[in-house]
Amino acid sequence: MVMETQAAVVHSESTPIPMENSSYPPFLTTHRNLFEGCCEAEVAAAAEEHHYCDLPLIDLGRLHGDELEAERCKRDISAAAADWGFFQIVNHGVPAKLTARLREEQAKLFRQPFKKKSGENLLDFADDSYRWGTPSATCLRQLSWSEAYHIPLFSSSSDKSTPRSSNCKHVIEKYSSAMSELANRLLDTLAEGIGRDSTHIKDNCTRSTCYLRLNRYPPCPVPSQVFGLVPHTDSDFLTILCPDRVTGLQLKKDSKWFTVKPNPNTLIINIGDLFQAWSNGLYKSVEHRVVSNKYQERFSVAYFVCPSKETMIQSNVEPAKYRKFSFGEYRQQVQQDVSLTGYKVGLASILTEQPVKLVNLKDQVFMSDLDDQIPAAFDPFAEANADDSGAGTKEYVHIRIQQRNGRKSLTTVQGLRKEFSYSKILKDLKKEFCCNGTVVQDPELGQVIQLQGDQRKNVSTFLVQAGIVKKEHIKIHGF
Ligand SMILES: O=C(O)CCC(=O)C(=O)O
Ligand SMILES: [Fe+2]
Repeated sequence: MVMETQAAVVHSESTPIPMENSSYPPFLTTHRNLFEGCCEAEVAAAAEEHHYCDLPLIDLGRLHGDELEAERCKRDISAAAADWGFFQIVNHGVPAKLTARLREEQAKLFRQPFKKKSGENLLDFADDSYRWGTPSATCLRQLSWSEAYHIPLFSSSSDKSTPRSSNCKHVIEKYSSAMSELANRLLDTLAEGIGRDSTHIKDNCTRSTCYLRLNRYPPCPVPSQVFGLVPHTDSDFLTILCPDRVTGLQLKKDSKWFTVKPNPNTLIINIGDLFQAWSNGLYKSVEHRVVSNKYQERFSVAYFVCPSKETMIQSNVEPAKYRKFSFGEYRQQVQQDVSLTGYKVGLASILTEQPVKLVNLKDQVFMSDLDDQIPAAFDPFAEANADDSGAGTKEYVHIRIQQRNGRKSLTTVQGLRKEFSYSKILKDLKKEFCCNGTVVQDPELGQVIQLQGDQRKNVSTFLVQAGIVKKEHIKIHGF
């Protein structure tokens, strides 16, 4: 059965599809070249992920109970932020009726024809508030099968409203105020949990800097090929997520992905990068993603607690894991990383002691080596920007295959720059491609990485995507 989405457009070129009335963005037609490539194993695996996790569930009503109970509740919140980076809350004070009204308005808004959403400023929000897909995606793994209204709160006030938009804007306005109040209570508790005062965050995260994002994940005919929302961490202090009852959200815990059981009666809180840095890594900004769904559309609303660009982020603990940075600087770094590598490197760029910054093929970044040292001269960005960038400017990195006894083969990698930590690269290659390997010292060639099996293509792609070697500097050899 062909679904009534752009699948029909792509698969039957000769049949004109009445797109004008569709509310779905033209994902398949716009990214036709990406869909013609091969499937992404990571996305396929995500779509198959059935390990549900029970997020810590915290009854915020306990904060108003007796003193002992309130203290226990605060401890539970801090523990969840440290262990999971995610937790759910009930009795949070946001009226169920308000949430229901917001959901209703959200559905109405997204169900407007795509042409209208992309062509008109439907709600007189900021001009570019409607977004869909990932315009810069160069492979399917970078494409998000979703659309969103990204609403800076200063633009949501009802005074600019036309009658058409006023209901929706009014609800957004009320909901945002409820979020802001709730966020402040959570910030108080979370800051107290690390012995800090939340004033710095609260003073800098204001109506003009926080924002609300209305998300819709339209049904996707190829859920094993594309994410609803690509794996990411949030670049804020805190996110308050209002999910619906459709499964989709997954988060990473202890290097494994878990699916969050949907519970539309709770709000989900997750720690963002800034809180991780401000808490010196005690609270975790955890990677999460949304898998797409073939049959059901899914909605969510996210409230992001963001500061002004000038706000400085600094932990009060020594030794500090992250250097002092401004939010503006961080945003810029994230954008630069994305344009250079295709991925957000995130806080790994801000570490006081830089590990090897490897961009994983599957995940954004390996954080496993966070505490390890690498030679100070190693700076993947400087390398990438310089004219003589990458390993082997004059000499090539050689990837060879050797036939071992029987049908076994061995891949060797030789010629990487000496500054690189071969052992760390090996470790990540082994993890990435589930194979054994070792680093050997060759009297003539220097250090050589050896991997079991024919990993030539895998290794080559990995080295390029990690920014370690430029494609044109790699020589892949045959038997
Ligand atoms: O829709 C969801 O469940 C997650 C949304 C999200 O992670 C985001 O908007 O940053
Ligand atoms: Fe997120």
